[in-house]
Amino acid sequence: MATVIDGKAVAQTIRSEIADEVRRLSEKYGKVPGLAVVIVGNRKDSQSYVAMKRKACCDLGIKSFDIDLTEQVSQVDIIKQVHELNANPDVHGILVQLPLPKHINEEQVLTEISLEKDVDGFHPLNIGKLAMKGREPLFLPCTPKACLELLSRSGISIKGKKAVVVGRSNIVGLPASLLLLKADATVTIVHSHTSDPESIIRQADIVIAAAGQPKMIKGSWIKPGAAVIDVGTNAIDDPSKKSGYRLVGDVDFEEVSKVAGWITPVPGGVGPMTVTMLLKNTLEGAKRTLEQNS
Ligand SMILES: Nc1nc2c(c(=O)[nH]1)N[C@@H](CN(C=O)c1ccc(C(=O)N[C@@H](CCC(=O)O)C(=O)O)cc1)CN2
Repeated sequence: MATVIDGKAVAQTIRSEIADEVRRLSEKYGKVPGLAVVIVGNRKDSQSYVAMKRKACCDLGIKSFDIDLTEQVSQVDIIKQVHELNANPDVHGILVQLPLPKHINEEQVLTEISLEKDVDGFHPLNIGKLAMKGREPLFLPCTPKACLELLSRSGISIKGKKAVVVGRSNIVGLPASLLLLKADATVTIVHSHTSDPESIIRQADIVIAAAGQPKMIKGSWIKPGAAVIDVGTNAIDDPSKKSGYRLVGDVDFEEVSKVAGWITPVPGGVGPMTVTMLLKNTLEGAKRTLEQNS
């Protein structure tokens, strides 16, 4: 039976470390870290993630700057808002909740965020540096960083291991594979055009599942003893719940937990750590700026 990695508990430990550092920073500089949380439109899932981020800031003493823009906002107006936040000295990190509405050019918006405030790590230059040997981005994207932190805090080494990342999104799959490569794993990416994904996944010592397909990865696909990190957050119908749905990962937890060495649950695995890594990036950004200006 696999060891279940409790992401909620790890996140709580790291959050209390962050809260201590925020207090120290405030005593030393008379300033607290500031995070601008920008949301466009009223997608239910995005609103719920943004609410989590704003609450977490409040709990840890980080000041959140709440920017809520209507679904119809223009590209020009979003960019104007980003420029204002870039110029605000009390804002140390800027995140624009994704996805943005279809009429907005997402990449252009992300490119306008000042590199020093790109706490989501999605700026093309930060991603580019992640891909380059010998170069380091200022910030690592939060979900991939969360996956590696969970592996490290569970005592799972990466160097020399075979890692398979399922999915190649800009937010998770691609940067997770680059991070694993930087940590000296041999990395394969499996995606929707890969033939026979099961046989590739079965060779992996480490699996990061980020395909957005509920319970796609079965027990028979997993090498006994492998570490399985589930990034999926899929809502499926469940009439027994008051909400009418429940969340499941990309991994069939029932089956895979009988074969794997380690597994993260959904909910309570990577999700809470994603928000925690955002807070950590914000703290690091604030520290860098306050030290430079002192
Ligand atoms: N600008 C960004 N947009 C998006 C990101 C991101 O990192 N930056 N990632 C995802 C969504 N996301 C954060 O924004 C996110 C997803 C899930 C969770 C989480 O804590 N999930 C819980 C369950 C929550 C629930 O019950 O509804 C869990 O897994 O335990 C946090 C953040 C897309 N957009």
